[in-house]
Order: sequence, then C-alpha cells, then structure tokens
Amino acid sequence: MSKLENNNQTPTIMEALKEAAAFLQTHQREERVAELLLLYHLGIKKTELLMKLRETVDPVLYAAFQKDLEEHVNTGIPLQHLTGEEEFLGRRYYVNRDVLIPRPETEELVLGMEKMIQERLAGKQLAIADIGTGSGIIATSLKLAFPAAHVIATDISERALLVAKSNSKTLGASITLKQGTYLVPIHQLDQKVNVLVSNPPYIDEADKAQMADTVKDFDPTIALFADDNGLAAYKEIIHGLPDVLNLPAVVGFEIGWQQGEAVQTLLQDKFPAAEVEVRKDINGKDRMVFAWIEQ
Ligand SMILES: C[S@@+](CC[C@H](N)C(=O)[O-])C[C@H]1O[C@@H](n2cnc3c(N)ncnc32)[C@H](O)[C@@H]1O
Repeated sequence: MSKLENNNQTPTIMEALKEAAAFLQTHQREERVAELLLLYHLGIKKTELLMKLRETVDPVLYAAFQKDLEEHVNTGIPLQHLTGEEEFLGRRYYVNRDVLIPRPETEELVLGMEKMIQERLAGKQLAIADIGTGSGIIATSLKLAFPAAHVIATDISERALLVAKSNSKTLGASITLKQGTYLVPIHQLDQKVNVLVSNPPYIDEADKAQMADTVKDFDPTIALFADDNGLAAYKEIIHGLPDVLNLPAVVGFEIGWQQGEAVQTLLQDKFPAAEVEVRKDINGKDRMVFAWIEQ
C-alpha cells in the first residue's frame, strides 16, 4: 500500500498540490487528478483555487483528500468515482459504478448528430432513440438541443437507467426511459424513430489484457465488451433497424478505432442507397459512423 508521506498536517493549497502531484507521478498516475480532487474536497472552482494558493488547507479536508488520493493510487479507482460526477458538453452528470464514465469521444458523437439533425431533418418532428444510454448523456444532450423531440433512452441495465433518470431530471430533460435489450423497447413502444444513436459496448474481450485498470476494474463489464470481435451489438442493432426507422432517418454510432470499415459495411449492406460515412475523432482515429437513410 502506498502512503502519501507528509510531515505537514496543515499545508498551504500550493504545498498540498505539489506533494500530491509528485505522489501521483511516482506511481504513474495522471498528475491532473491532484488538482481536480482538491477542488472537489475544497468545494471550489479553479479560478478560486488560483487566488487561494497560499491559504492553508483545513486538516479534516486535507485528510479526506489524502485518503482518496491514496485509494486512487493503490486501486486505480477513477477520479469520477471518488467525486461522483463527470462533465459532458459543459454539463455535470452524476456517475457511479453502474454506468460507463462519459468519454470526450462521445461528445464528438453528440455534436455530429446535432449537426446532421439540423442539416437533414430541419422542420421535421423528431423521434430520437438512444440505445444503451448508460448515464443518459446522449439522450439528455439531444433532448436539451431539440426540446420538441420525443427522446427514448434504453438500456439493458435497470441500475444504469436509475442514473440516467436522475441525470435527465436534474438537467431538466424530459425523456422516456425503457429497460430491454437493444431495439426491443422501441418495438414494445410501437414507436418508430427518425434519429437513432448508440454508443454500444464494442471492445473485444481479447483486448482486455491491454486495458488500464481504471477502466477494466471500474467501468461495468456490460458497458465495455461485445462478442464477435466487438461487433455483436452493431450487428444486432443494424439487423433490426428497418423495423424501427421512420425514413428519412439519421443514424449514428460510436465505434472502436479499428471498426470503421466493418460498421460502415454492415450499414451499407442493410441500406444500399444510404450515405454512410466514417469520421475520425480529435486524435485522428476512426470513432464514429453516421448514416443518412432516405429509403
Ligand atoms: C459503452 S456504454 C455507453 C453508455 C452511454 N451511452 C455513454 O455513451 O456513456 C454501453 C451501454 O450499453 C448498455 N448495454 C449493454 N448491453 C446491452 C444490451 N444488450 N441492450 C441494451 N443496452 C445494453 C450498457 O449497460 C451500457 O450502459
């Protein structure tokens, strides 16, 4: 067990940060965790932190900060599980062990969907499905971007849906939440949609050994892994698409960086006349597939 050595029970904020950053660096953890965790414990914003660098840290808060820091170093517990929140497109979402921690790549998926909806479905009544909603980030963001849309969010996990419910409520997004496997809840609602988006599980189990402990030990297994080289969820969803889409429709998937061609082919085979495009993320890796399906 690594322990943070400190001889000073009442350091200044600056000293606490330096000491924590060095501790994280020694244990090959991201140094930025020090600042984010201290902000959380002090209950202040970064701008306030910069003005308070010479103030001493309350010993009780400092002890709690150190305890979390040591747990992070020793177990790999993600910062977001210590603070119970993550930011997504400028909004704060509650997270726990029942949901995937929202990723920046998914922000790019949502922004891409918003743009396609504005360009292709302007003036149309929108019915949007988010399949495998997890913490509800995609469904909530799209409802807030298109307030008149009917948004349905599904997940196989009841516990994930509780998190999505709490987030959508806190953020004032009225969405319909349904439990069930992939498209089944959409069928049950007898509701066709003209927008379908999903960030499904897409990691091949064979890649587990190379994954960071912060991911494989803490994100829910059901949110990460899929059979068939990670393609099983795409295959199942795309197979059922013709029955749930009200054309013309926009479809968007987040994908693993090596899955672009496979998912594009699955969509193109199902809808030969569709425009299907693989897009890269900010790091230059294939990360999204978008389809515009008119017939
Ligand atoms: C990669 S996570 C994405 C969560 C969230 N949409 C996001 O982008 O952060 C995949 C989600 O799909 C859900 N899931 C896994 N298998 C499913 C299935 N068979 N049917 C519906 N949802 C499923 C998981 O519970 C998880 O919430």
